[in-house]
Order: sequence, then structure tokens, then C-alpha cells
Amino acid sequence: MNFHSTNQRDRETSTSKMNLVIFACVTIIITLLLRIYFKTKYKRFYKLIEQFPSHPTSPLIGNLKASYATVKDFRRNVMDLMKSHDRLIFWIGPIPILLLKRADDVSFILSQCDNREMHELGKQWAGVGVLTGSYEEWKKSRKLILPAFSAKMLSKYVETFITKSSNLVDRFKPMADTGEVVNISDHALTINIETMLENVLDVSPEEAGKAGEEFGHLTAKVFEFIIDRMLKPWLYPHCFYNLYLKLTGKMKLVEAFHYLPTKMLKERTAEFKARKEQSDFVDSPKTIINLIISENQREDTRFNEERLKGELLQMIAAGFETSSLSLSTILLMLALHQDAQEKVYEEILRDLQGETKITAHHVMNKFKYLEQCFRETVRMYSPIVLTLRQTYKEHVLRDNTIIPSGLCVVPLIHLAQRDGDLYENPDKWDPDHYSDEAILKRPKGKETAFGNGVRYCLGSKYVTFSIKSQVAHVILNYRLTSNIKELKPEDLRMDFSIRSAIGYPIIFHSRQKTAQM
Ligand code: HEM
Repeated sequence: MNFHSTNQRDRETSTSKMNLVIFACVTIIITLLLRIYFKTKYKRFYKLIEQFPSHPTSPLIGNLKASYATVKDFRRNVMDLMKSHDRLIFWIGPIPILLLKRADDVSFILSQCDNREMHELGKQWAGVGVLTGSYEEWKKSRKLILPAFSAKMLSKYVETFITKSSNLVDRFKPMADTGEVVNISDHALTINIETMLENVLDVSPEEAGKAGEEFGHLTAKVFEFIIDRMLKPWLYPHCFYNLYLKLTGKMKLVEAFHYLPTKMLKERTAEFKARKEQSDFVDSPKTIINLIISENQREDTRFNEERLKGELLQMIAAGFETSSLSLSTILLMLALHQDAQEKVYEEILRDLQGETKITAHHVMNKFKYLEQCFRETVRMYSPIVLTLRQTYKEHVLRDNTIIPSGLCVVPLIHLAQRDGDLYENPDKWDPDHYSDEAILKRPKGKETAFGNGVRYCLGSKYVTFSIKSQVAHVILNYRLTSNIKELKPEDLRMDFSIRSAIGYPIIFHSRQKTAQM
């Protein structure tokens, strides 16, 4: 009896092993057949891809093993891989992606190809808008929000920048002259999210003070979640991703992220309608939310509330972390480069011409060397490391290599900004890279820190004025030093942006006190 049941168990085990082998064989055969089918159907696509070196792949999963680790490791991996390649095909599962790092290639593809469909993977978090919309949706978004960055509107935001910059100076008062080493990143984050909430959502300074920090941290997290999804092709279908968000409890974060823009949109729309009913004349808007509500009256871009919310969320997402990182980094750079800091200080005194207060005029038209320091900081420590493009036709690169239609391309902006063909000593922080002479010497249209072509950054002037205002106020009041001597490459952490893994340590010395001594 026992002998029989052992025999039967053995038979069952070997049958299930056999089933497993059959299943594996069928899967491999189907995959190979699919591969052959796709390779035959899209022969030219695969042939063109073969011109580019490819990272060694594993069958079926491509380079997924390399990318599966964590988002941060993946980015570091990609940057390491690109040390020995100018162009490289990287496989996320069965999907090939072309990585580009030379300034020539990056500026070319950004200017020629304006489609960014992979960004649709951010829709659950940030709605539909200028960053995540399909090509057709993007065109309408851009038309709606472009007026928000006119010179007239910018001059209104600068008033908020100046008030906020004074608050920033006050924040550092208790630490000044104590020798305390302050990691300024949280201060930069708070001040910039508050500024964004006031300028974009028309939130009162009090409410911005209360809601700012939490909203800021959440916004910073959203990018991580979106990149995480990009690396997991099985989460690409929206229905799977929705389920994943529900099961992991992240849907609650989505709701929290949407709460403030939804509330402000309802309030400001109701106010706009009430004012319109009373009189045909409505004051010209001072904030982005009010501007897009009034612009949205035009027949050709009539967006519903959900869509307007997407635009607002994406404005904050695009602008806030980039601004706060830029502020932390430039202040650290000035603390590490005393000569540049003194030049900035002297320039501020000179441009103020005896006035004691920094005004919108100074921020928008003066402080030229400070602006050079800002551009140099963005060049070396890009708050946007990379972006995405989806080709819809073939593009011929300068050496006649053809990028096939239908390929996802990743221009590595950060590496392009350190291209030795464009800058002398590209790895040295040197504001003279942006002197008039240096700019004249460089070939035009190759810089990509703010993008290139029709999708050029809408907020480039906004952030330039915002950072100029904040830095000018800080440097007018404090001399900065640090307890570190330099920011080494190994101190940098890369996710969607580049940030210092050792923080932004700064020691504040009051200028007045220094002058008295
Ligand atoms: C130092 C700070 C910043 C950097 C380095 C930066 C960089 C960039 C880059 C490289 C792009 C182009 C992406 C692409 O071509 O796919 C871009 C697009 C964009 N940026 Fe910025 N940005 C900064 C700050 C801001 C700010 C403060 C705002 C808003 C207030 C903003 C709003 C946008 C928007 C809306 C787009 C999308 C444009 C479009 O697709 O039509 N950016 N930015």
C-alpha cells in the first residue's frame, strides 16, 4: 500500500515537473515567435537600432535587472554606463530606449522632436496638463498657460519673491554668528513651496505657511513615484496602476496632493464668476490660477475643472523642486567660492546705488554676475537630469546616424551640460562660463539646461528672478562659509534631479557685524 502511494506521489511530482517544463518551453517559444514577428514586421526599426551600441541584455527582461534595483541606483547606473558611450540602447524589458549624452545630440533631439508621451505615466498623480498631456493636449495647455509667464505677470510674481526673500533672511537670523552649520535644504524647500503656493494657487501667506511644508514634501515624493512606475513596464496600463495605488495605500497620497489645488480652484472660480456678474470689468490677475481661470473663457481652449487642476499641479511640480534645489546649490557654491561671493556682494552694493532695499527693478534688470552664478549652478547641478522624447518620424543625426521612428529617446541633459566641446573645464564651477565673451564663443542653441525648441522651459525667467531675489537678499545680509571644502562627485545623489547627499551645510555670518569688527 505504502509502496503504491510513494509511486503515485513520484508520478505526480514528475508530472508537475513536466508541466512546468512544457509551460517554460511554450513561453520561450511564444516569446521567440513574437520577437521574430516584431523583428520582421518592424525590420527597419530594429535594423536602425542595431547601429547603436547596446547594453548587454538578458533574454526577455532586457536590462530590467539593472533598472529594477531602486530608482536612485538606476540613475547612477545609467550615468556610469554612459561614461564610455555617447549613445546607448538600454532595454526596459522588451522596450528599447536610446540614451544620448552629447550636447550636439541632446540639443538636436530636443529641438526636433516635441513629443513626450512617456510622461503620460504621471497622469494619476498630476492629472492632464502641459507636462503629462498627449501631443494634442500639450498644444492646448501651452497656449493656455503661456500668458502666465508674460513680462507683466512676471513683474507681479517678483513682488512675492521680494517679500519671501526677506522672510528667508529672517529665518537665518537665529543661526547667524553662532557658528552653527545649517543644512539649508529644508529652509529652501519651505520658502519656495510657499512662494509657489502664493503665486500659482493664490493661497494667502498664512495658509501657505501652514500647508507649505507638507505639500512640498508630498510634491517631491510624487516625482519618485512617477519614475518608479516608468521603470516597471507592468504598471504602464492605467487600470493596473490604479489597482496598485489602491492596494499600496498610495491613492490616499494622490488625494492629499490634489486637495489644495481643488479647493483653491473652486474658491477662485466662484469669486471670478461673482465679479463677472457684478461688472464686466475684472481686475487683471496677479496669480497663475486667476490668470488661467480668466484665459479659460476663450472659446478655443475651454478646459474643465479637472484639466485646470492638472495645469496648476504641474506648474507647482515643475517649478518648486527645481527652484528650491537651485537655491540650496547656489548658496553652497557661493559659500565654497569666496571670491565669487564677494563679487556678488560688491555687485549688489554697486547696483543698489545707495538704496537699502532690493526692488523688482534690481531683480529683473540688474545683478548680472549673480545671474551668471545661477546659470553656472544650473549647468553643473541640473535640477532636471533628463527628459523623454518619443519619435514619430526618423531623425538624422549630424553624423548621418538615423534614429528610427517609434523609439523612446532619453536626452541626458545633465551630461550634455558638462560636454567638453561646449565648455572649458566643464567639471569646474566657474560663473565665467557665462561671461559675455564665453557665451559669444559657444555655438548657439546647444545649451539644454532649460530644454530646447518648442518645449523650452516656461519657468526659466520665473526661476531666474526668484533665485536672484533670494540670493541677493541673503548675500546682502550674510557672508556665507561652509564646513566642507568642495562638493565631490561622490557626494551627489541623482534621482530626477541632482542633489547633494551630504546636505547643503552653510555657516552664516552677519555682514553688519563683520563690518563693525
Ligand atoms: C532651475 C530651474 C528649472 C530648470 C533647470 C528647468 C528645466 C526645464 C527643462 C529642461 C524643461 C524641458 C523639458 C523637456 O523638453 O522635456 C522644462 C520644461 C518646463 N518647465 Fe522648467 N525648469 C526649471 C524651473 C521651472 C519653473 C520654476 C517652472 C514654473 C514656474 C517651470 C515650468 C516648466 C514647464 C511648465 C515646462 C514644460 C514646457 C512644455 O513642455 O511645453 N520650470 N523645464
